[in-house]
Amino acid sequence: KILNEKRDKLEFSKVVCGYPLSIFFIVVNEFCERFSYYGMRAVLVLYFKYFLRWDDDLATSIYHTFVALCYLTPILGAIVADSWLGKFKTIIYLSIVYAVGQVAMAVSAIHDITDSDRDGTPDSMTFHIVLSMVGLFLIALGTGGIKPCVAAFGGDQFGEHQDRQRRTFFSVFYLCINGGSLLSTIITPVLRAQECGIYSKQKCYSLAFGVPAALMVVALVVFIIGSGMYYKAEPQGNIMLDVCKCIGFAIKNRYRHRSKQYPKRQHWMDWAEEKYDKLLIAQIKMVLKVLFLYIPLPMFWTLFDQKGSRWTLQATTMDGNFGALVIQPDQMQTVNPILILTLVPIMDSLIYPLIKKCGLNFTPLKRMTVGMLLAAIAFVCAALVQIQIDKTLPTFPSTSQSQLKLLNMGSNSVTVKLPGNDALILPAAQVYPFINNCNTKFTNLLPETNDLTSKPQEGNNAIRFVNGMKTAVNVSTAAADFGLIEPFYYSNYSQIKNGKATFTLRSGSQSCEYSTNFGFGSSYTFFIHSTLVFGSNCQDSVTAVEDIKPNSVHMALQIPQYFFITAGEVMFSVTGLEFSYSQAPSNMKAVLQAGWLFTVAIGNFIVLIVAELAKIPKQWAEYVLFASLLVAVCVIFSIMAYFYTYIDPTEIEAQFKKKINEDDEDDKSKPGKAEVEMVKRDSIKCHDEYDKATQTKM
Ligand SMILES: C[C@H](N)C(=O)N1CCC[C@H]1C(=O)O
Repeated sequence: KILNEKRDKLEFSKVVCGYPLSIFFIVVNEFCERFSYYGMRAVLVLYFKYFLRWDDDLATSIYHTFVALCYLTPILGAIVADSWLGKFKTIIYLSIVYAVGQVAMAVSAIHDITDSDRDGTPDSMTFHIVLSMVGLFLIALGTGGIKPCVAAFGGDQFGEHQDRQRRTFFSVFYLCINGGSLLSTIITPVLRAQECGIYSKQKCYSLAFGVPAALMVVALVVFIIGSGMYYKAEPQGNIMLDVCKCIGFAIKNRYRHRSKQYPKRQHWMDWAEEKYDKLLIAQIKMVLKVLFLYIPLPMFWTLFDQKGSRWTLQATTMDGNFGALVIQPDQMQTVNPILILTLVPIMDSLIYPLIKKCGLNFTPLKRMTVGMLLAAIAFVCAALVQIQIDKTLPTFPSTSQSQLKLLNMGSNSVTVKLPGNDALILPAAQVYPFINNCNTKFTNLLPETNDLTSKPQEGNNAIRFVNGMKTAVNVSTAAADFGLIEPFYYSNYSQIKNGKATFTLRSGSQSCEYSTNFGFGSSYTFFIHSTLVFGSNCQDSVTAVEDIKPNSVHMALQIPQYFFITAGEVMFSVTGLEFSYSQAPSNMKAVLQAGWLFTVAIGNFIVLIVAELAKIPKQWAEYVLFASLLVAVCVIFSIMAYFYTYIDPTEIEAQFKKKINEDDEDDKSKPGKAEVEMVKRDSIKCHDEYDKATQTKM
């Protein structure tokens, strides 16, 4: 029956080049959905920080909790799909929930809604917070809920002998995920940077959320258009409840028969045979075997997800100048989807066939093991880059130290003698940073100021001015206002982006301009000489004193680590997606997809915990620690994988069903046969068939 069902699938949809046409609608749907998800995610932290005015800690925690939730809800979606609504209806209903969530986010970002005094800031932040939290909850429910269903639904469209086509489908599916992710992470930050509003213009978060909302509606419409072409497997009752009851019964029954007088059974699940269908028991065994294999996998995602956090922070201490192109630290993350788009076709059409030609059996579990090793290599590369960066970082005073900076505002060198130190000559217009270990008190110096205690964030440059003139000077640029600086006084630090900046120096109605170029992560004190004459060129009357050197390690050095983690992802994640489908029984395809996505959620939680707990002072050491942990996990996984036997669930199910039918016929012809005897015999036969169908090892 199952084989016929599979054959019939091809009649639902037109076949183009050996592929059912229906999968076109599924991959387009996935592309739009991932655009929607990653596009919204790209601006989420900034929305929390600058629109809702949350601090960094709250913004980061809510962000990671949301991401983890998005990979937890697949369990719900899978249960609904496999037990109740079927995948098709689940995708439709949850996509509507998802689109409503995206619209709620877009509306929550319209500041004019509560801006009754029209000053550009919302008057009721509670309204915006509540609406956006409701929106995020619906999105997590929607995106997570449909994710396992869409992948499994795509796999369902292939017939019995279309293993190769189904593998290609999962690769194309992954390409679409990353195509959507790449485009949206480029586009939505640009939309956010626009200014919009009815009464006052503000950064346009509503547009940055609105476009992903529109794409989600498009995803839904495309999916519905394909409706007539899909093969829609019927849900087979409340399968999850049956599974739980069956496992519970097996455990209880095993415990009841723990005495040695009862003969052992091949598998602990066989203790459910007295009450449950042998087919269901075999299906549960298949799922449990795969889920057991998944236990070490979250570690891969723990490393993978640090691309967005630790690696982006690393990029903030690097130089992003690529000649005509200046890359911002967070833009480095787009290297991952770009590499996915190139590596997936290369792997599929070159590397894997080449390995096959060499006579090597590169099975899915071997690919996943190699994928994990590549991710570990990526972290070793990250550690090497970090060591280079650390060499260029300035020394800041520790908590038991103090720092004194002396600036010579005169036009000649001066000799400075600090208590307990040799005299030193300080040239004109130069700063001498002095880190002091003991508690020497310096008196009669410039008033206390909040100096920098770390490199400027996000690749910005920290700039301040010192006024050496006898009149107050106002300094400003397009991006920052340093305010009015009193004679012989200094301004606060302002953050300036990399590239050229022009400062306007003003005193009364007179002004002049000073321009300079900035790299990434530097800090300067600009000293305005007493000789400055307004109205003329003031380029020569301002001296830039370098407090912190600009980042000198180039961001291109991160490319190897991105390459290895992405090559690892292709081998691990694309293969894992297909493996989860092919090894799942027909009635639990979405459940196993959800199990796979659950490993992503756990990986994210581990990142959260590690970020809180890890107190390793050296970042490079933390990278090495993670790489070592993954190698250890990888060894465990390869041992587990060695003992795993691949199965063909369709064949096993077909054999079970055939045998059950035969037994029914037998029962009719031989009434009165002892039931216990039959169960025993069936059990032996079924095991034989199960064993025959599970012969390939890792
Ligand atoms: C963007 C990533 N390269 C990627 O494709 N994924 C990360 C988690 C799983 C997968 C996805 O489905 O988004």
